[in-house]
Amino acid sequence: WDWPDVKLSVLDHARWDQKGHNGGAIAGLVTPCNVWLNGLKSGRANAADWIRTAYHDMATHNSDDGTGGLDASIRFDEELHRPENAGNSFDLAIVHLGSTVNRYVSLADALAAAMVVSVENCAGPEIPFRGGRVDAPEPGPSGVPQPDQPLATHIESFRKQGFTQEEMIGLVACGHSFGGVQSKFFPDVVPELNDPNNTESSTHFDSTFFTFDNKVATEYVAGTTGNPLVVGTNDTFNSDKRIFQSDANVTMQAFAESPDLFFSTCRDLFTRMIDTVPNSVQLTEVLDPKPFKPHNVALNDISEGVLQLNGELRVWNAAPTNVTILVKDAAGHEDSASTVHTSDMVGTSTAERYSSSWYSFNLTVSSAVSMSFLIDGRLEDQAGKGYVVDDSIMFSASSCLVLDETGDGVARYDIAIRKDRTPKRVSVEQDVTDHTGGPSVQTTDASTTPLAMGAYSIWRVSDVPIGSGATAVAELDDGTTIEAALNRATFTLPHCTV
Ligand code: HEM
Repeated sequence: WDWPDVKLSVLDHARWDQKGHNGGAIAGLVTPCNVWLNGLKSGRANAADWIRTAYHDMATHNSDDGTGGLDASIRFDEELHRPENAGNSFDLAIVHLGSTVNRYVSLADALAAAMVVSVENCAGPEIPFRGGRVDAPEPGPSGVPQPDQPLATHIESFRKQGFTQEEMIGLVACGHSFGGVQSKFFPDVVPELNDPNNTESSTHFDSTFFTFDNKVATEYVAGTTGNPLVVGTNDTFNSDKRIFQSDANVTMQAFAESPDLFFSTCRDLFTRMIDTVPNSVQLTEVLDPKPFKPHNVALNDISEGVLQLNGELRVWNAAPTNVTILVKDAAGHEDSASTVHTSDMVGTSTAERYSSSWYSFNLTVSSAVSMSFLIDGRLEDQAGKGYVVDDSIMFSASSCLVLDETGDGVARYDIAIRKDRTPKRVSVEQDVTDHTGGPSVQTTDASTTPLAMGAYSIWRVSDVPIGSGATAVAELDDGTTIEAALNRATFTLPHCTV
């Protein structure tokens, strides 16, 4: 894909910008791997919660008619409170992932990204990530397997989800490499532990319950397993035992003998699991990290005829010494400026297997059509296409906050639209989450008469709620829509003086 595809750019950010400069919210919540809420001694882990949540949400897929799958239908109370979704992993996951969700990253995409990051940050394989999942408008059907069901029911559940019996064994073993069963939600299966280092009384599936490895198989095969769904005293609940031995232990034996096989099988099954979506949903290509990617690029109209272009360039897995930005204007002239990189402008991803270096730029131009970069003397221009910028719509530097003495107030955005465009509606859109935790967009319209200013008209949008970032959008007379490149956060605005 080519920048500035906004959706893929934001999805790439959610997937790859994990820690350090511009890091998102996901990786920090699974680092270290035994962190749960704010503590390390609960016996639980956000990572395990998130993996379980992705599975339970996906488990309502029906491969016979192509409906359901990883579609965040678990956010609806009716589905969330079914006995098959016992426990509180799911509501916690939805709360934790709220800040990752926006119009480009559905809650279902966030659940998938959280699963990917949890697995790889806790010693597991790197799972290819696609975006584009669509959040369901209503709860899905029931169908998540429960531990007291017979083997035949489980085989049928997994078939419906799109997995063979052998794949069922694999997926359960891969998932149950993490976490355990809690007494609070499954008192018939496991006891209260009264252990200050395991305050949630979780009886774990293997001895390395916060690390991805094949111990779930080696301990099972060696007969030393403490997995409560294998060696539980009430055999009715021993679903892992029935599943693992359903092919005479052939799959578990192979996993125990080969950590590599376990690793690659789990990578493939986890990939298929998160890519299980309704037939109507088209996932994006696999999002590999872009070697060079502009980020948070903004044009601001600062005064008549003067535009300010600022943003950052992410360089993946390299740290060049000199990065220069070149900006082409409407007349074909090129301006250049050096970028700033300091030692704190670095990040890491995928359990530190990758690094990122960031270079910030800020220059004034009279118009801007595209950017390119000189990286230690080598031209990077997206294979000749340039990094295209749209200077027909942007925020004006006169955007500001109207606050009262108590600090409460609203934002006032001024949107500059180049005069050769004729908008029929100008508005500010903000990403919010609705009562179910799903993404939603809140729109505030501009006044209908713009103020003229040089080459641009200024459309004023008053009374915008202070909160999440805002995007400026204009619907044009010809039916097309233009959008300012950046989500401009309300809190970065200056106070209004007039
Ligand atoms: C027949 C299929 C399955 C059954 C009956 C089953 C059952 C259970 C039960 C009873 C728990 C305890 C939950 C709690 O105490 O909160 C659990 C936890 C868990 N399950 Fe499964 N499971 C199945 C398949 C899977 C699959 C396919 C995955 C993922 C690929 C998965 C991932 C997890 C994880 C990560 C936990 C730990 C949660 C935590 O520690 O908070 N399970 N499972």
